[in-house]
Amino acid sequence: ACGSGGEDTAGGKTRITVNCMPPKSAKIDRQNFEDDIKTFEKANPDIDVVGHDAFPCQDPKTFDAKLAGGQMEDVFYTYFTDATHVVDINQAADITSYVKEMKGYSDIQQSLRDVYTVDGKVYGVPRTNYSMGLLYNKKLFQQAGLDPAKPPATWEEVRAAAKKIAGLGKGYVGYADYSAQNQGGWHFTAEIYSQGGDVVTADGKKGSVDTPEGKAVLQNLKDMRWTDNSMGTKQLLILNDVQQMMGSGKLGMYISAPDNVPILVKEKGGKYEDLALAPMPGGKGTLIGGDGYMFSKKASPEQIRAGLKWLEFQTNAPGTGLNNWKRAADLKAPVGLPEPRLWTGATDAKDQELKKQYANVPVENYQAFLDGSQQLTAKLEPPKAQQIYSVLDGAVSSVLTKKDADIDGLLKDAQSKIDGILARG
Ligand SMILES: OC[C@H]1O[C@H](O[C@H]2O[C@H](CO)[C@@H](O)[C@H](O)[C@H]2O)[C@H](O)[C@@H](O)[C@@H]1O
Repeated sequence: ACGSGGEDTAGGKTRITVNCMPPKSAKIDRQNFEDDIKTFEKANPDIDVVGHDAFPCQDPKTFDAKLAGGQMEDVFYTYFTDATHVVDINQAADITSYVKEMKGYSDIQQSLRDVYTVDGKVYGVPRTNYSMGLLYNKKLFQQAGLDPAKPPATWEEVRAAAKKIAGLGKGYVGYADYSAQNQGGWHFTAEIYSQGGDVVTADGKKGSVDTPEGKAVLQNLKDMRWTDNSMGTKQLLILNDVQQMMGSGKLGMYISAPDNVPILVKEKGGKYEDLALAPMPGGKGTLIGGDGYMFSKKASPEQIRAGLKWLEFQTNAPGTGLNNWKRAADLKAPVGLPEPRLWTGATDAKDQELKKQYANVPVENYQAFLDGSQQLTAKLEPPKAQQIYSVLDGAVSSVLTKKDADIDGLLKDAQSKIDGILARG
């Protein structure tokens, strides 16, 4: 069923509301979701799945209020960064005893299961994961006299390549970065990880951005923006702006997860053959993130069981739902991207095999990312991530909008604010 909601039971069936159903504008994804509900309900006649659409799936501005007001769906979408917070504010059902019945749960990578495990109790199931890399336009590399087969491996090389691409003429931007809506802080974190730094100390108690690595991140951005003029003049960019720039073919590089590639092609005018992924420059680390589903603390045991069955089918098994690569290929949706890569062992092998069988994107464009990322330390996002990102937005946006930004002062200030956030517990 789609769109309605209400009671826990419907004509003797267990009813569950589930959010993050694709909006009608995403035609193929929406149709697939609706078809998945039909297929699932046919196989499970005692369950009624009610999809609620939303784009984006999680809106940080309304998320807490929706939870506190009891409006959240029975099975609800979260970023990895939300999991601990939802548990802290006592809005999540403990599903520890139920996930034992979920086929495939134990095949999910342990580090991803850990994201939804708080004090030994399980509160959610990971749906997708990602790691960051450097997304670049091969065509622009060629035009700028750069070798598309040798993408930048260090931040110095990123800077040099960005300068050449911006030199192609008016309107060309070498490197772009976010600096608003917490996204600047998210990318700062990915950039500091890439150089071996962190935004919080190992014990999670203090900020650690006022460091040589933090300084290197801001100095590099400042140099590209003001000395080389390779970052364009428009700043305070967010996801959609940068994707638009990349899709239009005028941007050389930005840091991104692989899941941006289909967005660039399907929605922003980009071409698969031009878009390639390299590992994060810097050679030390890469930020990993993702999303998953949690369960309302008001959900009944029957609803939790039904919800887990739905997830088992729609998000958490190779070959069905989101991972039905044959259906995707038949519908000319992209197959063959390097991530998500949720599972280990035989389940991972099965998913990889299916992806390979139905691949319809130039997988060679992502090989460098696949090979290189294995050499990097994969680091999850920090505790209190969204609050920390909001602070770091301030430092990144200052550097990109003020020629005389004082990097040392910005980092000192950010560090003390992060200390405050962490001290509040
Ligand atoms: O492309 C990777 C993912 O990017 C988005 O999620 C992330 O965005 C946030 C910035 O607002 C960040 O704070 C969060 O922790 C990230 O996971 C996007 O919404 C995802 O769909 C996408 O997989």
